[in-house]
Amino acid sequence: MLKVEIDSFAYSEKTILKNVSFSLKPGEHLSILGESGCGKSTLLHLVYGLLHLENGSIFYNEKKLLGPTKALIPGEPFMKLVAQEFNIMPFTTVAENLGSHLSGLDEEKDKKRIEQLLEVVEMESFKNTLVKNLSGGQKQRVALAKALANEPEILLLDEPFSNIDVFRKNKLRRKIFNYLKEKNISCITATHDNDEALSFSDQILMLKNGSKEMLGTPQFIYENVSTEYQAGFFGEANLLSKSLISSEVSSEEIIIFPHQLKISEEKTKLEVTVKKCYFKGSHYLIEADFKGKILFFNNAFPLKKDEPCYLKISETP
Ligand SMILES: Nc1ncnc2c1ncn2[C@@H]1O[C@H](COP(=O)(O)OP(=O)(O)OP(=O)(O)O)[C@@H](O)[C@H]1O
Repeated sequence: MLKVEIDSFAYSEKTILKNVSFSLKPGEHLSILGESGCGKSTLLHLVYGLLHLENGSIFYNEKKLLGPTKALIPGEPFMKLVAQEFNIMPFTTVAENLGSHLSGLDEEKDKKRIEQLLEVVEMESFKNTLVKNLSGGQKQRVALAKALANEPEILLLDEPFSNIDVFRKNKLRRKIFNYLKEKNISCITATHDNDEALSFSDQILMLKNGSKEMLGTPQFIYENVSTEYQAGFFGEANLLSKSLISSEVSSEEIIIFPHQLKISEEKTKLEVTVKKCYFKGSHYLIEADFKGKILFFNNAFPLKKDEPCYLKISETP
């Protein structure tokens, strides 16, 4: 079990991370979700042991990880980090890159392992291609395969699919995260991608300005968003007074997602005017004006600009 407790961390004067703690069981997947610059990569680098943590501690199976000041080679041997600037050798082939991380003692065994790794990242046909001739997304897949070569106990992935097209990304994510579960490899991913965090992780750690904003299962996080920052990770969201959508008299404001609102045949307190319609494939996202404030809701078909309509809650928020 990995146990991370960061009281504070700074590169120089400015504190980058403050009061961030979590633990991770074998085979568990934690996604770190946060806006750009909030400290996601820094957190991964601290866990991996590239940065020294003065205020806090990181334990793995009761052993305290000492960080770069005490280790001869930075980075823990049972962990692998796939950083944003991936470390692959440009003038060797894909297969040679993967082979460089295997034992070299049993040629047949290594060959089989290389085939298996290439299959996991769907790079079989690039086996003999020089890495320098690959696209950004292909290099990212080689870096992933290389990190898996020695079956680490913990894999740290910094924006692992950022260069990979949507078509391949979905399949590849399913394949890699299923592979990690099968092998009981724990995984921490830094991501901006809410879909990835919701679909694949066991826990989500949401950061805001380097501090823990929320921590819990994807279901817990989604059902408990209460601020615009938190909701912002899950698409358009509306911050509405509770009294507008219920009979309750309350000054409390709550987050309502577009799919939680629908058109009402009867008059309601939410009288809006349609401004724009965005086609989303399965539905339309309607942008509307409510007393000078922008509000979003989903509808099965487009609506005319300036059309007035009433909205109600389509499910309990
Ligand atoms: N080596 C460094 N020295 C000083 N400051 C740094 C260093 N690396 C990062 N920072 C600063 O620390 C803060 C957090 O950076 P970090 O890269 O951890 O954010 P991030 O959440 O991973 O961002 P992104 O999503 O854009 O990759 C930023 O303000 C950044 O400028």
